[in-house]
Amino acid sequence: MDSSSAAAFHAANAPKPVGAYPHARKVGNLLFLSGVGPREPETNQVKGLVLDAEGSIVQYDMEAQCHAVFKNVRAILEASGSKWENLVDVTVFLTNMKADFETYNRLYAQYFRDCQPCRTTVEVNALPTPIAIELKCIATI
Ligand SMILES: N/C(=C\C=C\C(=O)O)C(=O)O
Repeated sequence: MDSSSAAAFHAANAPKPVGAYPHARKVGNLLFLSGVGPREPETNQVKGLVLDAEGSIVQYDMEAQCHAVFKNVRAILEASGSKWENLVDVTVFLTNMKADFETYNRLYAQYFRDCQPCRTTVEVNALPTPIAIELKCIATI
C-alpha cells in the first residue's frame, strides 16, 4: 500500500505542519501522527519562549510547552476520528533531558492517568522549530 491510499488528516485546531506532511494518516485501524510540538495553533507561537536575535533559545517554559503539546496531540487525534484514550505508542523527543525530564514526566503522568500507551523518551540535539519537546504518536481508530 502506498501512502496515497491511506487517508490523511489535517486538523484546523493544531499548529500548521512546517513541511510537506499531514498531521496524521490512517492505515487500517491505526492512526499515525506526524511529530508535533507546542506551537499555539492560533498564533504559531510557543508560550513562554524567548529567542535572541539569531533565533537561539534564551528562555522557555517547559510546563507550558508540555500542556500545549498534549493539547495539540489531542486536537489531531480528535480531528482524525480517534481520541486520547486510543493512544498506543508515544515517542517523546526532548532537547534537554537533564533539565526537563522531571517536569515532563510529572505532567505526562497527569495526562496519562487513565490510559497508558507504550512510551519512549529520547534526547535530541535539535528539533525543526525552537521547541523543547515534540511527540510522535500512534493510536487506534
Ligand atoms: N514534524 C516535524 C516538525 C514539527 C514541528 C512542530 O510541530 O513545531 C517535521 O519537520 O518533520
